[in-house]
Amino acid sequence: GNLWGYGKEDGPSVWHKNYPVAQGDRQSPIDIVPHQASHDPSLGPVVLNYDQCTSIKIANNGHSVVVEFDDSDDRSVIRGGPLDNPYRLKQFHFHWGVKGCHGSEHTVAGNSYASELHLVHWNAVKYTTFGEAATAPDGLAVLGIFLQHHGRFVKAVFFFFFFFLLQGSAADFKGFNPKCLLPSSLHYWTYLGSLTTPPLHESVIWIVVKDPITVSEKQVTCLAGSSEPALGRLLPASGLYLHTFLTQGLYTRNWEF
Ligand SMILES: C[C@H](CNC(=O)c1ccc(S(N)(=O)=O)cc1)Cn1ccc2ccccc21
Ligand SMILES: [Zn+2]
Repeated sequence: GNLWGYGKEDGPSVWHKNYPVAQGDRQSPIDIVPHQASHDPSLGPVVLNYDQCTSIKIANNGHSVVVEFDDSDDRSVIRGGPLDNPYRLKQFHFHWGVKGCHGSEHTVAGNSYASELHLVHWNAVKYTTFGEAATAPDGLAVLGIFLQHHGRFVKAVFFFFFFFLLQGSAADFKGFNPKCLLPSSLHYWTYLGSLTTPPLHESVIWIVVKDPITVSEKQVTCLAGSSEPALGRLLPASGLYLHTFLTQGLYTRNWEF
């Protein structure tokens, strides 16, 4: 929409005019300075259980490509780590820069990555809707995963996803399970922050995985493989032939970070 964007007139430096919380005291993203992070021995591993995850659709909301999930029950949840309850997977989306190499939102000791994947979950134990949770201090948990420098191939797929999906459109995107994009990293940083885009609600428990993943062609075709009908429909029109292979039989497991 034209409420906000990333341009000079509507970008982050002026968001505070419509969203005063932008000047709040738990705003995201932040620069993560590893040697200033304190170790909390009471923090256990983060566990993702996405084995029954049901993606519904993929859409371009004008700011990112978002894959929505059916969050009507606890089929796909994140738990453990800093979380007191299981949080339900609602959607995931990416942030990447126009320059292609410095698109991540969080930075690590001032360094940025090519892009950043956000898996957005909400506390369905304490709140009845995502919208309600999105305004509560412990309402959301977002798992942030850094993606390394892409090859041209992966960048092309991202951009075709983004540009081919006309703004406001949505396409079926069933049967996609983000586990094939996840690292098997055991380490994360966590802090209390906010949505990184308006309305910037200070409602996010951030869990940022330390080790970036290099999105390989294999993973991208995995993305296509597991949802070939949907992605297949999206891509040929853009002339990008994506060699896909089915990722049937992928075992399911709890992802421990
Ligand atoms: C806040 C919501 C719109 N924003 C987000 O959902 C959101 C999620 C994650 C991030 S990030 N980049 O920090 O991970 C940023 C924004 C609007 N909204 C209000 C009620 C509501 C109900 C269903 C769907 C959307 C709804
Ligand atoms: Zn995000």
